[in-house]
Amino acid sequence: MSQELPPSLQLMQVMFGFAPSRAIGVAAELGIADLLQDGPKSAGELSRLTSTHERSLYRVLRACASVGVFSEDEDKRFRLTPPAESLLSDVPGSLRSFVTLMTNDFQYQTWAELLYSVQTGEPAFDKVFGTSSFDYFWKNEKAGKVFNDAMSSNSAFSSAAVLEAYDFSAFSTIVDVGGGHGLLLASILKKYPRLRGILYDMPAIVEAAADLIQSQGVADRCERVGGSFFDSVPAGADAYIMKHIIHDWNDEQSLTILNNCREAMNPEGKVLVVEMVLPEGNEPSFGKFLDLQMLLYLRGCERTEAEYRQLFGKAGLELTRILPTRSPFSIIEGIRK
Ligand SMILES: C[S@@+](CC[C@H](N)C(=O)[O-])C[C@H]1O[C@@H](n2cnc3c(N)ncnc32)[C@H](O)[C@@H]1O
Repeated sequence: MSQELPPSLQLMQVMFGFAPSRAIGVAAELGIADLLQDGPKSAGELSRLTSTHERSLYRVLRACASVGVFSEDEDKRFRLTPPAESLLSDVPGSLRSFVTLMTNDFQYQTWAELLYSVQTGEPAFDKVFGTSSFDYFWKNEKAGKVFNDAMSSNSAFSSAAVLEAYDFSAFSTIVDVGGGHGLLLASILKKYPRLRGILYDMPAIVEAAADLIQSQGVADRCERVGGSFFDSVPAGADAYIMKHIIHDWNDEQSLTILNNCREAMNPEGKVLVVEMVLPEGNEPSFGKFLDLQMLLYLRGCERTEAEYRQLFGKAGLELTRILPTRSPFSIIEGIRK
């Protein structure tokens, strides 16, 4: 919060958070950043290109520009700013599909029921949609695409950061547990040509991962195995990496997954959990709001270092180190106790 504003205005500014979020979501949906890639444009030009109402589009872009996403010049033409460049579709680390996920209808409908989650401890998503969020994304093609596209674009950014921060050269086999469409695993296999990988996720997901694995040229070293990590994970590997998995689940569920990894891995094997590690106390952290997303959508949560240490301990693992990356995520490494 800005300390210069009077307290009531500080509260007002924070409380309005949903408004810039939705305005940026509309700009992302309309592909405004892509339209500004070759130079500034007026709201009139942009409204013709996006079939929107000129004055209303102007007001949305002016509001976005007030928080640094696009800027408006003296001729009332909008141009890209560094944060707006993250909304371009085809740049490494593009946030366009992540913004589309975060500002989607189902997101607002779910957040509207935060009080329900606070009163019951249960995911509001299940109340609103009558099913769990993963089930919904697996069965609903349109929402599933929004979710998977966002995970892949987020994964492009976080995978690169993980590869920079961790040395995988000591391993000969690695399992990506809940590896989704396989971008992280494919990136690791590309960098380490002697390494073999197993992509493990629900059967329909690993099925759909074939193209990506093929396109990265690692299909001959990457097995795809379908199944639930609550039942078991493929046995006999040196490393079990889980990116954005453990934060989806409560302690009991997470212990089942971590126990399955400990039982399956080679004696000298390592568990690598890639998640945000929450700072203690009042320190600002985007993770403290991502934590609420976990409360609303699943039974998961973001955790502090002490909480990860305790969770690992209960799963018979010793937390050996936490490696920060240039992304908001850290690599939490564990070995068998
Ligand atoms: C938040 S996504 C993370 C995907 C990937 N690790 C990444 O970082 O992009 C969670 C993944 O867990 C998978 N998943 C959920 N429940 C599962 C289960 N019971 N067994 C195996 N995979 C599961 C989902 O299909 C999804 O791919």
